[in-house]
Amino acid sequence: MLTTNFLDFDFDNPFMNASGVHCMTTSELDELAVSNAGAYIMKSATPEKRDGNPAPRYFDVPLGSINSMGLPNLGFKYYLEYALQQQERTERPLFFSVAGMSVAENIAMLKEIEASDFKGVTELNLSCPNVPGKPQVAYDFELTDKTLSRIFEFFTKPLGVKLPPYFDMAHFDQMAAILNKYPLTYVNSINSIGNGLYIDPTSDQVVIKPKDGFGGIGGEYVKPTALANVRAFYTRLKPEIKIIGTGGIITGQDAYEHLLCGATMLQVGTQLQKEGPMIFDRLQEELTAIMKAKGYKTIADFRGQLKTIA
Ligand SMILES: O=C1NC(=O)NC(C(=O)O)N1
Repeated sequence: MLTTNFLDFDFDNPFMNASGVHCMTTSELDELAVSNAGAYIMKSATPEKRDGNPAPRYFDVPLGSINSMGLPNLGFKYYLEYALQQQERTERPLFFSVAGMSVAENIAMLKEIEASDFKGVTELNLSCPNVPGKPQVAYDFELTDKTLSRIFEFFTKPLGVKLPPYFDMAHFDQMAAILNKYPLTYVNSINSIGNGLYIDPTSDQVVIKPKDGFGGIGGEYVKPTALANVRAFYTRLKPEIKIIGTGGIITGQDAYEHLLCGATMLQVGTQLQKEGPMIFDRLQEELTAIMKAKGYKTIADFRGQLKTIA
């Protein structure tokens, strides 16, 4: 019912974690490996281990979450080792995520992945909004273009890009024109909406320490923006570039809407953080019920079939 073909591989279901959530350590990753997620992805790696920003740096709020983690991670080698051993142990597809602080760092990590026995998919995170002083790469169209052209001079394994939300039709057009130049496997929209601000109603105080409380927003707040970005890229990108939909997936209905916009795989961040890996069971039950009620047997029956008003 929910099997999804992506990269010539049949995933049991389209659900996976969003990078950054429940995927920093091997024990968290092992929990995802035995959950009912269709696939799973590791925390974005930088060449060396990073402590990230000072805590408090993540906060759940009624309508979502705010975070300014600052790319804390255990370093590229840690994740490469885990990925190499996992692909011998389990069929469950494991995605690598890299987030270099520069083009050179991204090139270096991707060269190591290319040279390694890693057989899975790599996600290039061009959209972390939380490293002080580092603008989100994918808001710089020239830098994004240059980065991708340098990567595809040598990288032959499956590569996707994690994008920030865009809010302007001209930006959708410009970004799609750049992305269509490259043999990308997928585009993942969206990362958190950068640099939001949440105020604790009882203390007149922000709730996270870094950047005076400014952080990436996730959860229910971001679904309309996430759906728009999924739809905008689905309608602009060449069909061989698939879309992973991320942002505001809390129920099966939210998942259904991302699929209706054209998503192939679905990533869950904030709600996974709140609910834990059992969420994948609930989302599959809810999505299956919706499909049954509408008479759909497979996701392909309705993927991308969003109706507009004539
Ligand atoms: O790409 C990212 N998006 C986020 O919202 N937070 C993390 C982080 O801060 O590490 N990275």
